[in-house]
Amino acid sequence: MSTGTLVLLRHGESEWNALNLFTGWVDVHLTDKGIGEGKRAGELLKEHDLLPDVLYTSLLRRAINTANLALDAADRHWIPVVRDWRLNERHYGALQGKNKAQTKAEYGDDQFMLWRRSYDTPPPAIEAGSEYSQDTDPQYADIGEVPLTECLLDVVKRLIPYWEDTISQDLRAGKTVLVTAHGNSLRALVKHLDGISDEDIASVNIPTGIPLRYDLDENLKPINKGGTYLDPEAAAAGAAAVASQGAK
Ligand SMILES: O=C(O)[C@@H](CO)OP(=O)(O)O
Repeated sequence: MSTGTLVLLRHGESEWNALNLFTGWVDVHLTDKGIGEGKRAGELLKEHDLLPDVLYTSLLRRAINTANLALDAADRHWIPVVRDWRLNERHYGALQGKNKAQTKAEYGDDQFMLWRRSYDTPPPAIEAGSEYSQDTDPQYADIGEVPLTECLLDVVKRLIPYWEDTISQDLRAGKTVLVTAHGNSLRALVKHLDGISDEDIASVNIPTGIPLRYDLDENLKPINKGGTYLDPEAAAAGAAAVASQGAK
C-alpha cells in the first residue's frame, strides 16, 4: 500500500488571537471569523478531494471545534478521532494572558522575539495555581507533570515520539490523516518533517484555518517540501499576519 497523505490544519482565529494575547494552553473559544475559517477549511478539503480517514487533535477546544466544523463541511464528521495533549499549543508560561504588543513594548524587540520564536529559550514559568496555569486542571490529571512553560524544543520532545508511535503508523497504512492543532505545535512538526534548522524555524509561521497538504515518501519525508497550502494566497497573507503580531 502506498504511503498516506498528511493534512495539517491550524485552528481558526480564537478570541485571544483577536485580542492579540499570548494563549498557549488557555482553552479559549473561536471567534465568528474562526468558525468561518473552520468551515472554509472543510470546503477546501472537499474541493481538493482530500477527504480524511482519521482525525488527530489537541485537547484544546479551538482545535477540536475547528476540526468538527471542517469535517462537517467536508461530510467527514463520522471519521475516528484521536485527541492527545501532545498536540497542544506550546505552553507560553508566564506570558499566557499577556498582550503581545504590550509585552514587546515593555521588554523590547529582542526579548520578545526570543520568547516567541527562539528554539530553546522558554518564557518565565507561570506561577502554579495562578489564573492561567493548567497545573490543577482535571483535563490533564493523568499526564504526569503539567508544564509551567515550554520552548519549541520542549514541544518537539513531547510531540515527535507521539508522531512516530501514532500518526506515522496511520500514514504508513495508507490513510489520509488530518492533524488539527496550533501555531507552535505545527511548527514543531513541520520542522521535523522538512528538516528545518533550529535557526530557520524562527521565520516559519502557520496561518489559521488553511489546510496544508504533505505528500510523503516511504520514509515519511515530504515529496513536496514545505507542503502545499490549499489556498496559497490566503496562507501567505495569514502567515505574514502571524509574523507581525505584536507590532501594534
Ligand atoms: O499565543 C499563542 O499561543 C501562539 C499562537 O497563537 O502565539 P505565537 O504565534 O505568538 O507563538
